Amino acid sequence: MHNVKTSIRFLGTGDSMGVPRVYCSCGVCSEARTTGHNRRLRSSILLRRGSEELLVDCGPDWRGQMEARGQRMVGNVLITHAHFDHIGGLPELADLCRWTDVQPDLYAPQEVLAIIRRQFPWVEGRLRFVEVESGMEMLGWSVTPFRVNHGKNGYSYAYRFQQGDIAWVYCPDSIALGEAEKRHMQELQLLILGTSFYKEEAEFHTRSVYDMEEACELVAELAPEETWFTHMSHDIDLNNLPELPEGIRLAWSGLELFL
Ligand SMILES: O=c1ccn([C@@H]2O[C@H](COP(=O)(O)O)[C@@H](O)[C@H]2O)c(=O)[nH]1
Repeated sequence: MHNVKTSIRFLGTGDSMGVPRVYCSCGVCSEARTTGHNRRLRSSILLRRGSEELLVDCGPDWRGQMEARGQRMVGNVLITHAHFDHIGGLPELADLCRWTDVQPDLYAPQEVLAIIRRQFPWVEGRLRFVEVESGMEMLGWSVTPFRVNHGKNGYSYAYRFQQGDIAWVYCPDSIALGEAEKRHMQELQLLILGTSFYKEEAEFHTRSVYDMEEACELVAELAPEETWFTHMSHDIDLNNLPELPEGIRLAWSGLELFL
């Protein structure tokens, strides 16, 4: 298994409302309803290595994401935080487990599992809840959770995946990270970072996610080899890409990276 690559597939790259936003008729939302380049389901990635699989986040678009891939089951599941756009698909996954009699592991830090228990008490039992406080081995990677600032929405978690001297981080929902958080994001081959708007004008205390300008500053500081932005709102038009520094690109559903 030593040289087996891990596939990282984006199942969704949208912000909490997805694109199109139901209430909105802006150019990007209208395009998303037609040709669909900008159609973005709620953010989630699917990792695969050999026969093992790990879904990272299971939002309300999970069912459609599985159908779009013709996929009938997922392996285990890892959750970044217990906000609806990241866990809204868990009840449907639990129903699937009931009917197929499979019981995947659901990994998350204890405080995240506690909220999931409160929101969806019937899910435990169908999925095996496993606390990941200090880290664990998954798909041949050492996975370390670290708590990240989520602004007005509290805290989320990001995950650092390490295999020898190869490392990457998935951090879909964060803002204004401090030094302690950034220490987990050093010497990366790959950074997947959530950014909702290009330039968010709302007052800082009302915000919860990096905008692209701020995210570019963070990336310049961390200097990963490669960066992909995800968790993008209807402010971002994939048909009219913003100018971004070399090495930073915008992800789309179906994009597959290999590490
Ligand atoms: O306690 C909470 C607060 C918010 N939510 C949901 O989370 C997202 C917020 O999205 P951002 O990524 O911060 O933009 C939104 O869907 C809220 O409804 C929650 O579930 N629990």
